[in-house]
Amino acid sequence: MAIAWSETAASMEALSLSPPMSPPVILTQDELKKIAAYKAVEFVESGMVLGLGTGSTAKHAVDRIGELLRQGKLSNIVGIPTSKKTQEQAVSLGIPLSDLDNYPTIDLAIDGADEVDPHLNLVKGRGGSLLREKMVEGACKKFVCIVDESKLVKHLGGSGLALPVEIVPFCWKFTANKLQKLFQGSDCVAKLRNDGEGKPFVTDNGNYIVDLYLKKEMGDLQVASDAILRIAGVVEHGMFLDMATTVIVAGELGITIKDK
Ligand SMILES: O=C[C@H](O)[C@H](O)[C@H](O)COP(=O)(O)O
Repeated sequence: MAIAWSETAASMEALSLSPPMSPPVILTQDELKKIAAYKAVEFVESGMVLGLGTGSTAKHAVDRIGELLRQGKLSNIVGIPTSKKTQEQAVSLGIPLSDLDNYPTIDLAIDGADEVDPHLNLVKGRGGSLLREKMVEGACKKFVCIVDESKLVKHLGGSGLALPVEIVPFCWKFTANKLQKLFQGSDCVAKLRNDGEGKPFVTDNGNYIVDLYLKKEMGDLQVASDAILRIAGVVEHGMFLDMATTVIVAGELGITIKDK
């Protein structure tokens, strides 16, 4: 379902962004992320158990939920964070938190993605949060993915960007080599911390992330997924297949809502 620019303009107004006087204004990527996030939060109802996503797009959704709680427009929300970073953000906003042990079924999760294909399959995890995200979003009745239009791809892994894979630190190079051999010609590079010291990035779960750069399309995604997970040492990968129930895309021409 595409929402005309006029409705997007209304969304922009709600975000105190000046609506276009004539042709659409050029929005920054972050403004588009915010529009998609705010649209997704319209699905949130009082009393819900919410999966709180991670990343710059999901951050806007969590901020919005906190704002609506403060305004009294939402109540009795329980948040299940998908990362320590989101947990800290939610605590600062006063969003009550719990976990999957206490809430094994979640009403709604809102989270971003790195890639979205036409079948609503996703690549996630370029920020290192894929494992907890996949656990939380796999426990949801509804998973609304929020992206700006730059995330849309024809084929997962086809953007030349990485497919993140979470692996155990023990003999990680051995595991990385196994992954590389799985996909002919691919490169497998350890994700490093962004402090410039060249040390491996460590996930919230104490594992490493290797970025798998594919030289060609993966073909059958489920076959590729199963093959990756069969490698001992692999914990999880960033393909979220058949998990998103709705994808909200914010673009220069407006908002598009794609349902499964
Ligand atoms: O590990 C990170 C998560 O999967 C993010 O949801 C994903 O990378 C998208 O992040 P952003 O909204 O910042 O583009």
